[in-house]
Amino acid sequence: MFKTTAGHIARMLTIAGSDSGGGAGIQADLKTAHQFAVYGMSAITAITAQNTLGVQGVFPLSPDAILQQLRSIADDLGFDAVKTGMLGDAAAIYTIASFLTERATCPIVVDPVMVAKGGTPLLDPADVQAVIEHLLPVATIITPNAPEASALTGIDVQSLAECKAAAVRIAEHGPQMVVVKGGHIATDIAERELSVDVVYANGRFTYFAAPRLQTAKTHGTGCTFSSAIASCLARGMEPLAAIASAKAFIHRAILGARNWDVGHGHGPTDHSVQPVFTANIAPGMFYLFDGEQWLERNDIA
Ligand SMILES: Nc1ncnc2c1ncn2[C@@H]1O[C@H](COP(=O)(O)OP(=O)(O)O)[C@@H](O)[C@H]1O
Ligand SMILES: Cc1ncc(COP(=O)(O)OP(=O)(O)O)c(N)n1
Repeated sequence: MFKTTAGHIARMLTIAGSDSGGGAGIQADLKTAHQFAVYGMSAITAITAQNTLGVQGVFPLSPDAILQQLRSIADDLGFDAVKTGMLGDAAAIYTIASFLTERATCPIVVDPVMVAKGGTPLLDPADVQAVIEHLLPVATIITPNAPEASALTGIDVQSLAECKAAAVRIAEHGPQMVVVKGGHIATDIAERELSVDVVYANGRFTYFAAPRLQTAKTHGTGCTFSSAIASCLARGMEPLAAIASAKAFIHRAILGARNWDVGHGHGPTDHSVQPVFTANIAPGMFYLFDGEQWLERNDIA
């Protein structure tokens, strides 16, 4: 488990929507930060009435309300990494991107949230262009799922090859590293069904795979994954090591909640599982998580 240095605790700011059901959004982000021994702070962009069955209501906050929260945090507490999630609309995206350009000197993880698992839009498709123009250029790491990668590129992302093509296209807009997540894609490699996250940076692909877990309890997986990356970056970890730790964490979190009886639909994951600290991750390799550790497996790529 991570240890904090006496007198110092890493700080992570999440800019995201509230999920009343507690499995996604800022609730997932703050639980995740806590589990990585990181101090979490939030600027709320919208309140959702939401449970495991779906989203019943969305109540966006004004750009001014979002900006005031951001200034309150920046003027006093500070932050070592930022994660963005559900942002609302183009005006909110512009306000947040401008704030980050002016005030953030730390890594920024952008989770370009567009649609909730039940199908409710959390971003108007007309506002995707604002993500491309304003948010991608400030992102250190962007973490689209397959449908989000499709919306950002126009490529129909349904296979590993299309994940790679989309990652290259997204990187052209400025983020230093692109992670196209594999939760929506069934990838069979060496007769195993895997969930493979494809990372692209500096012209090279690195792959993080784990056995695909057969469960509907995956509410908030993207939020948890991106806030785990941001928490690791806040602690000073290297980006690839941060992604490996986040992928291991979400794998364990999905496993941990598989027998829970929380809600009647897409249940949440278990944020109380232990993080896996991962150091030696080299770019260009294929890694497989076995539940305990990362194994280099270029033979099955
Ligand atoms: N059924 C699953 N088994 C194992 N890992 C999964 C599963 N579903 C999602 N993941 C992992 O959870 C993370 C979030 O992915 P994804 O579900 O695609 O994001 P989102 O919640 O944004 O749609 C990724 O690391 C992905 O590989
Ligand atoms: C408030 C809020 N933010 C984001 C999401 C989407 O969460 P995500 O982890 O991308 O995945 P799903 O749970 O939708 O699969 C949300 N639902 N609510």
